[in-house]
Amino acid sequence: MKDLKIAIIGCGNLGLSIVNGLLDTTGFKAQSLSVTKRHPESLFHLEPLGVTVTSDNISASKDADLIVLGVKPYNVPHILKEISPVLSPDKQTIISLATGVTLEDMYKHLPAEMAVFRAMPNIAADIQESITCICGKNGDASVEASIKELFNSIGISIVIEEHLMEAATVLGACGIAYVLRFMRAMTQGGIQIGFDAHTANTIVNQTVKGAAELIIKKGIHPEAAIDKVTTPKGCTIVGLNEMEHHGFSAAMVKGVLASYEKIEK
Ligand SMILES: NC(=O)C1=CN([C@@H]2O[C@H](COP(=O)(O)OP(=O)(O)OC[C@H]3O[C@@H](n4cnc5c(N)ncnc54)[C@H](OP(=O)(O)O)[C@@H]3O)[C@@H](O)[C@H]2O)C=CC1
Ligand SMILES: O=C(O)[C@@H]1CCC=N1
Repeated sequence: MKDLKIAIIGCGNLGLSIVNGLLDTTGFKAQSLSVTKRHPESLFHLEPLGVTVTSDNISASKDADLIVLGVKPYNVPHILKEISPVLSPDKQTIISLATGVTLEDMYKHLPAEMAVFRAMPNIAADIQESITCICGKNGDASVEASIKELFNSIGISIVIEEHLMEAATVLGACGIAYVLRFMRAMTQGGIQIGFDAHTANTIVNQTVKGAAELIIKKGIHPEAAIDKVTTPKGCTIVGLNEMEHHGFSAAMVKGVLASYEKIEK
């Protein structure tokens, strides 16, 4: 990956998170990265670091080994039509981040032999803590290894079947927003019981981080850890049961399903 040239076409919120994560990766050369936007001013701070910033999708794509599409889903066909005349299908790989745009959709605008992947990271790429789900077609082992290396440098990645990409979008990419909304609500509760917002936030942030790390490092089910907190007749179980009376778990499951149904498949 370190010798590969990468272009991010449409470097907005997600694209910039990926750029930030890559630039913090040991050994990653900023000079190997090109980023595009129609209005690139908001990316000019990357230029002194060595990143090429341009509004020219063609020049960015022409020389790249990995072409990452960071545009909105409805812009993907237009971008593929724009760059396809300069693509070298035997040498280059397309990686789309776009929600709900299938490999089949993309092949309508690309040579059948081209290596094309979908990847679904989240904005924690910014601090190298993304989960990225990947699927693809026509990539040989070395191409797939390069893509995994790219996304492993900004978190962890797993290869999944394409029919699960929308579910991956909801759980991993939308999921970070669900967790953040949970954190906001918990902070609001903390303020109501006496803390100033900053202190409440500090306590909530570390509590959420501790909960996630505990489950990851110990490899246990969340409910097994909950059992260690809920003292019989204690205050935790009373709070949890009150939350469930108000539909906490049901609201989360229904939210996940609503997001999933919103994605056009
Ligand atoms: N945000 C997230 O957390 C996640 C997003 N995704 C997917 O990633 C994609 C990007 O999402 P997000 O980053 O939020 O969206 P943004 O709108 O922030 O980024 C898209 C960028 O594309 C640029 N753009 C639009 N048209 C063109 C063009 N013709 N040429 C070059 N650049 C162009 C826009 O900039 P300008 O107007 O200056 O051109 C914009 O900055 C979407 O497909 C989304 O489904 C997937 C997972 C998570
Ligand atoms: O909300 C969206 O549509 C995009 C896809 C996942 C995260 N953001």
